[in-house]
Amino acid sequence: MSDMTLTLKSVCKSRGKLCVLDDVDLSLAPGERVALLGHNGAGKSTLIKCVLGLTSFAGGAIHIDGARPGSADARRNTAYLPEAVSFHPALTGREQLSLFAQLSGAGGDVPGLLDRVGLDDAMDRRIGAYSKGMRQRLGLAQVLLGRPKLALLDEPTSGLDPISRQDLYAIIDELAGQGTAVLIASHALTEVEARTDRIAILRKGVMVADDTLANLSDLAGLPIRLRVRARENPEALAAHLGGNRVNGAAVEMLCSPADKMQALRRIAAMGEAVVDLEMTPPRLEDLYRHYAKEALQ
Ligand SMILES: Nc1ncnc2c1ncn2[C@@H]1O[C@H](COP(=O)(O)OP(=O)(O)OP(=O)(O)O)[C@@H](O)[C@H]1O
Repeated sequence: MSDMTLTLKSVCKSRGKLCVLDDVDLSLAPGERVALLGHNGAGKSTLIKCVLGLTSFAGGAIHIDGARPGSADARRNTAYLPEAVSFHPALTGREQLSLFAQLSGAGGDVPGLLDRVGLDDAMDRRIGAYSKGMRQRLGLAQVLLGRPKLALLDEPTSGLDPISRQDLYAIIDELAGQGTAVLIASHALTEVEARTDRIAILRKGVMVADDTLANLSDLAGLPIRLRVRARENPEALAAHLGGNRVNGAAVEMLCSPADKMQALRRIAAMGEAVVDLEMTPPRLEDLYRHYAKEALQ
């Protein structure tokens, strides 16, 4: 049996004439946090629904800790936070979570979990009076119930304020730390760049990239940006280094990862003429654009 928590092998799914998932492979190991990226309509939610057993797929195979999607074992081991999470408005947060705990047989310390997601003051208020962020937090408490092996989070931070986003990623880290594999479908590139272990990119149902940020960056070979601040003569510095003047006293140049050390040596050789240096590797946004565009060609 595979030691992966989630495996998708050659999964295909069509809706009418439209191929929504085209021969998709994806694996998540226990404790791994993977970002699933892609444009609107790329197939992210469909992939998640296939894993949950909520929609059928025509070809390939999906296993959740060895079990088939929708089976009792798979459902017991999987937690799901949809993008627009909805609960019964007349129940309080405490009643709703207690109900989930009873129905799922997961048990758990309901007040403790509500406290963990920041709903300690609101747990006895009706959900109908919760804000979107509070409902999202309640959804997260539900994910934490029963220590799932797999958590599927669809746009978990949409509508959350910056502090709530940080709280949410801290909880995701905790989940991963206890061995839960976490798949996060998102458009929030800056967030997932810092908080996930691997990036998977879907384009029109095709998985066009699936690797660590560092490996994707190496494979793409995108340039590194070097910004050098001159002591007093930026024109001379720009002429010598072959870069462009920016912000008055600085010079910006791009170099390939392979040429980076050589460029740094040339800058260091300029001695006192240089007062500062900033080096920016390609960001996930650049990589995302690169892989999405590559797939179009
Ligand atoms: N119930 C449905 N019936 C018909 N087509 C559907 C249905 N659900 C999704 N689709 C189509 O499947 C494709 C993939 O949709 P999906 O919702 O998986 O994309 P997504 O990557 O989650 O997009 P978004 O980022 O906008 O949420 C789209 O072309 C969409 O129109």
